[in-house]
Amino acid sequence: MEFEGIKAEGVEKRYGSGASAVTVLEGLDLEIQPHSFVSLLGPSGCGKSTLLKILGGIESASAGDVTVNGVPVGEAVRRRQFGLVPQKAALLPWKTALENARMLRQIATRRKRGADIEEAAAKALEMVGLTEAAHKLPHELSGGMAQRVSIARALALDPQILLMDEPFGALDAITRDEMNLRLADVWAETRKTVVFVTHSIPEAVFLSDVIHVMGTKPGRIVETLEIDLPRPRTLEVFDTPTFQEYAAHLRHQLEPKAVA
Ligand SMILES: Nc1ncnc2c1ncn2[C@@H]1O[C@H](COP(=O)(O)OP(=O)(O)OP(=O)(O)O)[C@@H](O)[C@H]1O
Repeated sequence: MEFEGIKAEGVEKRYGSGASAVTVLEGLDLEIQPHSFVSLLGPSGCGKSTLLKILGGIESASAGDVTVNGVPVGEAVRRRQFGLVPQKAALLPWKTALENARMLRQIATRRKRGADIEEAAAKALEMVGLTEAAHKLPHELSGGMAQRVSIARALALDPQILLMDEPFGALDAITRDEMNLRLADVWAETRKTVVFVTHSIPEAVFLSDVIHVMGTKPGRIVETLEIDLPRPRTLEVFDTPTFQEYAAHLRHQLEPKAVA
């Protein structure tokens, strides 16, 4: 039977050509199970964002194949199976939170109005806890709230797969903890397949079923680690020995190795 989920085989990505060519990803194989929460964890510049874009059909690989539920990734894009949450929320400043939350679905369906659009946007805002801020403009929102609108905007598309490119990287530690709790709840409610880019070890352990650890030069998967912590996870999980063992192991994996 065809693998249900995201499968990458022999993915390679080069930028430029000739003497100035740079290989960013090489020999990369990956399987992501449907309905799982999967993180791509690695140091800055190892190619996490590039891989995320390739998995979501935003960029093409120089070599190799990506399939989603057994079809080529380009076909999955046409079937609107992806929702993207970028690093920066990039909300339209003259539109309210609710109008921003509607926007991608309006573009995808090429309709301005419709009961499904209203319902999906309202439900998505509710899921991220922003019903009461629905009529606020972006400048009236905190950084964390703006990121939640960005998540709602992708959720309103009701995609099978959510691609999240380090969405909480710019937030302070306390807001980031809150956002991680909120995201874990949203995931438990929707059971979307989530591919989440981060370079935070605690964030990856807290959220994930599986962490793919990436190495650099060229970017590749160096370890795939299953996180066997019970759900629902609360912030207390950070203090458990199992959590700390996972974190210590990952820290060791990601330590810059001494060059002889
Ligand atoms: N369009 C491009 N042209 C040339 N090089 C690129 C391009 N996009 C990315 N790169 C290079 O590819 C490498 C991987 O970049 P990428 O953004 O995927 O890494 P990352 O792991 O997501 O980094 P960060 O955590 O800092 O966001 C970097 O060395 C980057 O300079």
